[in-house]
Amino acid sequence: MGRLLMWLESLRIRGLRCLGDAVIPLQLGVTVFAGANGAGKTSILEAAFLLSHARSFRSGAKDALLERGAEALSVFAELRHADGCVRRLGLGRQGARWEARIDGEAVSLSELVGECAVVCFEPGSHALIAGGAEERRRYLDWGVFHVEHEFMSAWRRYQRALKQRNSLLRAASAAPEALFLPWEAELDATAAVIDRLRTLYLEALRPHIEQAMAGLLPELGSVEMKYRRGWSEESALGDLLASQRGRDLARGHTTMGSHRADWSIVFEHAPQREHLSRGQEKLTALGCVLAQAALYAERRGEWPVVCLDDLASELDKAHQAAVVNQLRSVGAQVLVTGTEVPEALQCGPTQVFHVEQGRISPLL
Ligand SMILES: Nc1ncnc2c1ncn2[C@@H]1O[C@H](COP(=O)(O)OP(=O)(O)OP(=O)(O)O)[C@@H](O)[C@H]1O
Repeated sequence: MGRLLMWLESLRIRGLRCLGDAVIPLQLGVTVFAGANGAGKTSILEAAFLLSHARSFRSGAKDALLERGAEALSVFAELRHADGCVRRLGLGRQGARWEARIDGEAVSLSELVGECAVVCFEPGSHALIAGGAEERRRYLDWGVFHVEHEFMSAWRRYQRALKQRNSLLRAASAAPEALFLPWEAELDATAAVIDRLRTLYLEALRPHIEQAMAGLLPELGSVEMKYRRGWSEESALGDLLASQRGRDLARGHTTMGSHRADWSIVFEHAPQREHLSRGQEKLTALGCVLAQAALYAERRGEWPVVCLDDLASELDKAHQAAVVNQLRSVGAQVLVTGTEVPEALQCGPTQVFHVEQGRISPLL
């Protein structure tokens, strides 16, 4: 029986930011990428993350990912699953087109994303707690997508119907009611599926969130998760869309539905988000990332790859050690970046690479 985790045996990155052509052989356990600011360390994690999200964790245009002057960008990985099976994953961008491959066969981006799981805690992660709802929906939907197979088709149908209704709302001459009805019925039906799957997911996540927060933020007491589905709990979405159409016409977009859902975490001793320090926000976000990984492992039978970007400047030493030791104990593959090897990692087996101006060389 293999280990209950997936891990990247190698990564090859071409044309991503300052990484012209990098080949990185990886091992199980903890790997640190150390080097000066701007050396390209985060870009390595970004490459791994791209395979499992088809987007970067950094905000900004996708164009910025492409190395200046390069025609194309590509990321290849050999991913070993818990059952021993190795898959060759590829994601490339030529012009504005993204292409995905598994074992040499062209696949859709969602098939690629469904094949591997890479979660990441990075300096922008506190936006999961302090930022807008979009970030939280993305987190939620990535998790739901990986454990509930019905989700993707409902989500796609919902997005299509939303787009259609929004263009009717913005049409130069008023569209007749009959044109709205089929899209509103579709939104009603697919939102019910999305809402049910999101609710189930958050229920399953709850014990993992409680455990993660008890480990990281015991001083804040018990934790509760709140979820708002994006429209009133008392009414069906279809009825609301019909009765509020006038308001939506005035605004030029659909103001309620699954695309307006949100969730939050409330601590017993910090009932409002404003009660959290910046560091506590980061730890809460880290707890969410770890809880999501643990739920993935429970459902799919293998731990995701965990990326910790700039670990030493994000967390104090005690928390760095706690997180890394927990991940070592489950055996997960952990990719860490830092200007130096964090002290918390110096007491266990750690593979180290030095990164300098986009070149990556093994140190230990
Ligand atoms: N599209 C691009 N083409 C070429 N170089 C780029 C592009 N986008 C960013 N860069 C450069 O690539 C490097 C990206 O570095 P990255 O963010 O991975 O560094 P890092 O080692 O994590 O740095 P830090 O320690 O400062 O966070 C920077 O030097 C940046 O100027």
